[in-house]
Amino acid sequence: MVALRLESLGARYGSNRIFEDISTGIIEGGGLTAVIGPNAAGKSTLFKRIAGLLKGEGVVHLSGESALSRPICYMPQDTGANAVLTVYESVLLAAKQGSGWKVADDELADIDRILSSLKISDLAFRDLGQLSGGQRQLVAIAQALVRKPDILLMDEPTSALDLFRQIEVLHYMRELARESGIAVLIALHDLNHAMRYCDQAMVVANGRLVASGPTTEVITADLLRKVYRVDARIENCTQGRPLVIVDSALG
Ligand SMILES: Nc1ncnc2c1ncn2[C@@H]1O[C@H](COP(=O)(O)OP(=O)(O)OP(=O)(O)O)[C@@H](O)[C@H]1O
Repeated sequence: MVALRLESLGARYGSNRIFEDISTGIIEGGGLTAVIGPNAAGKSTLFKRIAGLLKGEGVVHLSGESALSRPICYMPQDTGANAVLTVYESVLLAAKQGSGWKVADDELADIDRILSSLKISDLAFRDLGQLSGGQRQLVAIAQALVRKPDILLMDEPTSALDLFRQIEVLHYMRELARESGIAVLIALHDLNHAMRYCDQAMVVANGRLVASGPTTEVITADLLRKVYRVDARIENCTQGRPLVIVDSALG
């Protein structure tokens, strides 16, 4: 199992510094970590920096054994559609990325299983270009999962999904992380989803990691005021789950 640790990470686009000095403890596999923060805070940039798609200061430490030469997979926010491929072809292509072109039966079985788990088997032979935004997002999740990474970085993977699918995908990802021991970092704007499904949270704001730790300790009324500029309460619902209730935006 591979664990991740960030040491003094920084990133910039040209002369525009996006964040600096982001360090974490060891992020072990087996659970979901929410990466939260306002628009343009640098969550996607942090993922690109961790995935090695962007150079910058600091070190991404990986420890443990991996069967893969590239144990980190980044699922981007924009799931562009290649109209030439069917869903099945695009997922197969993702599975074969970085390896030979010979396709084994168990790889095809894996694709079938993942499409079925995401309840998109019926889309397998549709062209990507004909899919709705939510359907494309589910295909992008399948493309990420079929690569079986040790560290999976998912950039707002539920932003185009309806309520039922959001809950279903997050539940599935949590179970998958628990069963397979992978570490999943998920950029999310829905803080109630973050509190319900993610064990840990990292908050990126003002070019820094401003808080990290167990989700329910990190997401507080004080943090929401400072980072999101809203007046909010965290209250337990009738089932005892903490919920963010936003009262107003601060002027
Ligand atoms: N390729 C790029 N070139 C230059 N600037 C960029 C590039 N990509 C992102 N930025 C800038 O970097 C900053 C951080 O963007 P990023 O996409 O990482 O934020 P984010 O926290 O993921 O935002 P959101 O929640 O809105 O998706 C923004 O100011 C953005 O305009």
